[in-house]
Amino acid sequence: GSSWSYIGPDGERMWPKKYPFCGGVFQSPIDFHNDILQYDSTLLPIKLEGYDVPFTEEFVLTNNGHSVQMSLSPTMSVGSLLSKYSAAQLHLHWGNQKKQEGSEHTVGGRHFAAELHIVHYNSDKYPDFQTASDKADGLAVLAVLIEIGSFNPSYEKIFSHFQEVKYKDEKTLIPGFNVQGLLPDQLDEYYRYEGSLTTPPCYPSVLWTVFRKPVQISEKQLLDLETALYSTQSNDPAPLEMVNNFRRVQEFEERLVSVSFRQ
Ligand SMILES: NS(=O)(=O)c1cc(-c2ccccc2)cc(-c2ccccc2)c1
Ligand SMILES: [Zn+2]
Repeated sequence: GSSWSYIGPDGERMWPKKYPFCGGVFQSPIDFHNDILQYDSTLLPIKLEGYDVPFTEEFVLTNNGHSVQMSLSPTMSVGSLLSKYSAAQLHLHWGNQKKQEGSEHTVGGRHFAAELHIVHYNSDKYPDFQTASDKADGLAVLAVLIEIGSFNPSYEKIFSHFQEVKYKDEKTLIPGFNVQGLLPDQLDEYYRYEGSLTTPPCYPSVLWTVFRKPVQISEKQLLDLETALYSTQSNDPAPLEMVNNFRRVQEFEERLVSVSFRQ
């Protein structure tokens, strides 16, 4: 919850003053457009291990003032990368009910409605995600682009708890469920590049995997996401809605994004 925001005097243009990496190299998110994409036949389908978490286990859902995040169990991991990356947490980025374009990554200059990030850390090399978070090979984030369409029962397992975490620092418990249900059914088609945390401290420590295929949630589910949460604590006399919590796309010069698919 430290002193940064997406709007006003602590907004993203000011981030580099307190968080120097935010003005540095390899910053995320970026726009995916044809002339920076390069097919890479060595990119394997993403393998998920331990994502089907039994309902006897519990996830902690927290309003951290910038997003809504769900802690994940370290038995969840991503295979098919050079090291084993164990899950730390997931969270979302979104717009507002008047401008439903809150994804962080864009495709051909177009925003999707929202974006899910599942953050993993290199558990082969580092004891926990805090230690890993500023190391070049420390983090791997799986990103899912979200568009409006049919109702999504997997996202509803999280969204149905929003009323319990309306305000900053509120937490609630969610029974385990198959987190793979939050991802598209095609894990073999994705964009891959080396980037950064999209929030302060913006460490250039993230191997990004952005799935090509978006998932769908209903108009009502998106409205819940855009209207249920506040960035401020429950007793704050000046409540602030948690909206537009996405960073603008960053300059991406002289670099290419690898893609696992041919156009
Ligand atoms: N958007 S992101 O994926 O780059 C991201 C990663 C992590 C993160 C999580 C675990 C380990 C290390 C880094 C935390 C945030 C975050 C979002 C809202 C408020 C504060 C922090 C965001
Ligand atoms: Zn994120």
